[in-house]
Amino acid sequence: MEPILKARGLSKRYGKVTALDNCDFDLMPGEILAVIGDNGAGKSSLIKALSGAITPDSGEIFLDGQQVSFNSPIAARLAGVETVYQTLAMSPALSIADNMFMGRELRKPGIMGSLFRQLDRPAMERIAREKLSELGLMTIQNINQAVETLSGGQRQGVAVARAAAFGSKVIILDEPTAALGVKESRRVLDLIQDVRARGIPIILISHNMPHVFEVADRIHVHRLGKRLCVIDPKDYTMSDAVAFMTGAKAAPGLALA
Ligand SMILES: Nc1ncnc2c1ncn2[C@@H]1O[C@H](COP(=O)(O)OP(=O)(O)OP(=O)(O)O)[C@@H](O)[C@H]1O
Repeated sequence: MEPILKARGLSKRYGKVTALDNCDFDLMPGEILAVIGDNGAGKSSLIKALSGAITPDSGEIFLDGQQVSFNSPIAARLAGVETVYQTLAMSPALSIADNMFMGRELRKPGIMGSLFRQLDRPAMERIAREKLSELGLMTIQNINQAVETLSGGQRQGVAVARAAAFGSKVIILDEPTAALGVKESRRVLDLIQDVRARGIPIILISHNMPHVFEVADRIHVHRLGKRLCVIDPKDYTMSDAVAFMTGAKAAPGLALA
């Protein structure tokens, strides 16, 4: 099986700091791949490079076997690589439906073809309701509710549902449970697994080892800007993973640096 998203030799420097150092990356179809690493290891730089938020100094990225070079997050999104950042990029005063369709609004046919085309609210509301319902998020009753009235977990749910709703090939989740309580984290972890069950592979950046070990199929351990190793969570303990990422223990197949 070929990776759906692959990178070879990604490097990125900020002045004297090397954020990515000849880093390789592989995401297989239908998997949840967690990326773990100590603070400053380069995890954010990796996902920013994969999602067009930064341009790597060197290296190559392939989506579905085709080499790509995203010059913006919008370009990556249009190609099917969606990123849900911790900040969620939503407009709190707008409704759930409006937020789900932000930048992809549906319009009714207008006067003289495309002139004065009004938003097709009923269609947007219906589709938003369907998408949330498909992912088991119908505890959110009112699609016209402002996002600011939702809990943190519900907001995260809407952001993930939005990412999953529009033919994404890959979803990148940046610390999706960091700001959530136990119950809300539970719902978001279930949602992540529902998204995988729908065939969409996920890259999960998280410092939360129990969450990573619960949902990840494989774990990419990142250290000093590089992919150190990729492990199967069934074969290692959380303490092993932390020891690899901090350098306290040699990673499989590698001598201690
Ligand atoms: N815009 C920037 N300008 C200068 N240095 C940067 C910039 N972005 C990242 N860095 C540096 O690059 C290195 C890798 O940072 P990055 O944010 O990718 O790591 P991280 O693994 O995501 O860390 P954390 O877990 O703390 O978020 C760090 O030393 C960081 O200070």
